[in-house]
Amino acid sequence: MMLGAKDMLASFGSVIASIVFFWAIFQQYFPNHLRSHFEKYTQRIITLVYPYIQITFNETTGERFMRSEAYVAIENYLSSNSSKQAKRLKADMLKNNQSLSLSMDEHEEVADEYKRVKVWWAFGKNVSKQPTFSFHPVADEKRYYKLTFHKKNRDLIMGDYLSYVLKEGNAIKIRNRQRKLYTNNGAQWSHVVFEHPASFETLAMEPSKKREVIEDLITFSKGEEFYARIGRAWKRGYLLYGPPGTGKSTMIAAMANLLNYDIYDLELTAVKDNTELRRLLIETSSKSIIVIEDIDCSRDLTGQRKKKQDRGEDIDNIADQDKKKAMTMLAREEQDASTSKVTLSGLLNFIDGLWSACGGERLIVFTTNHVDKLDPALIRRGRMDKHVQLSYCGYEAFKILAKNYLKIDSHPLFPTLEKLLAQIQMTPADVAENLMPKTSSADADNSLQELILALQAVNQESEQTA
Ligand SMILES: Nc1ncnc2c1ncn2[C@@H]1O[C@H](COP(=O)(O)OP(=O)(O)OP(=O)(O)O)[C@@H](O)[C@H]1O
Ligand SMILES: [Mg+2]
Repeated sequence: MMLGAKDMLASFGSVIASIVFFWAIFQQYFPNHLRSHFEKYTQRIITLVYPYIQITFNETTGERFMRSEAYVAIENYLSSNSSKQAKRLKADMLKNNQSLSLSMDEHEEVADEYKRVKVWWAFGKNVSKQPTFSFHPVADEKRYYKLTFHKKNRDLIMGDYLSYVLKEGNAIKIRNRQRKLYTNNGAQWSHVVFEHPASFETLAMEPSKKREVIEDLITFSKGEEFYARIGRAWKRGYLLYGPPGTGKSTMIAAMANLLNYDIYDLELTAVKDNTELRRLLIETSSKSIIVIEDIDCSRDLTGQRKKKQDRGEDIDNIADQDKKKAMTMLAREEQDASTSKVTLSGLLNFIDGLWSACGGERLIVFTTNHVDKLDPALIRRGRMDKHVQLSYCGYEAFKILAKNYLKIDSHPLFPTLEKLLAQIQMTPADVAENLMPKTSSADADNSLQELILALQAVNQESEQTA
């Protein structure tokens, strides 16, 4: 005889009611010590029969209520996974309100698969009311993630899988973090949110050279095991050199955007001495680019200062466009010449020594307009591993700028520009300036004509001075 749905519900209800009844009797009448014995044995029996293992990861650890790193990593790992499966999600703002992070809500469960083994993650929280004298008692929430898997997969899950989850979770956390641009005001770092739109895609540079730099950076960022194996600190030095306005600073921003690193823009003239320099550098975090711009101007790093007169002569030799920059540097240098004692050897010691003491990847980037003026000790391989020259705008670089600024890949004026750019030296910054629309009705034709005129003017000027 078939049971109707109503009968089935009724019998299910009565089973539940009897369990609750017996449990209440048991709680009430069994002495405490007998009860705990009973619970111990039932637990053992359940463990024998129940084929699953459960691990709980609590949000806080220890007495200091620190957020557990494992919990945070799991939260990040699951946020990318759970949003596809869980039906109830919590939403949080990420990255300066630019995007949402979704994570599973209470009592939600999501399944995950690793090497064809299925596991389940559940999110939950225990709420215990703290005894308190306040009129608004504070509920003490203990949030946790619970991982369930079959005990036959114990080794795989507790070994490989968990370390995979933690690694992935940390990587997601880094991808989602808000990046920072640090600058030093004396011996203190202060920061702002780093939001520079520069990318390698929009950087005007000879394509094969650009590819080489990108590949070098990516190889570096994935090189943790390699650097550990060869016993070298995980760091790489870059020297970017070239005339003003060729994209050195832009490239640094593009590097940070490519690798998702923070930037520490170190102003050497504001650093009092080697000790202060060391302190600043030790404070930098992993996954960062430490930048020292205009290394040739920022300080006379030979250990002894040149005479004022000599430096005056130097300035006369510098091309006109550098003059202003060099003059301000000179003024700044004179201003703090008496107090500042950062030396070349201090800087070199730091580059060689400190890195080995700090874990995690770091890039150090020096920029200069005058590579020939730098002390060879500073830029030898091992300190500055990769030297990248940024130079005047060639035809290939121009095409990238035309695409960025005018959204064109070709134009009848391109061959003329190709010829002109081969003969005349103009920086990408100046080319870009000429391509900027000057009126709201300006089109690509106008901008290209303008650029041709500007190039011809530069040509005439250089012929006259020659
Ligand atoms: N290679 C380039 N690709 C795209 N834009 C560029 C390039 N070079 C320069 N520019 C443009 O010119 C501006 C100035 O460039 P940038 O500050 O990167 O030059 P720089 O080489 O750092 O100069 P300096 O030596 O004076 O510090 C940038 O804001 C950017 O818009
Ligand atoms: Mg610059």
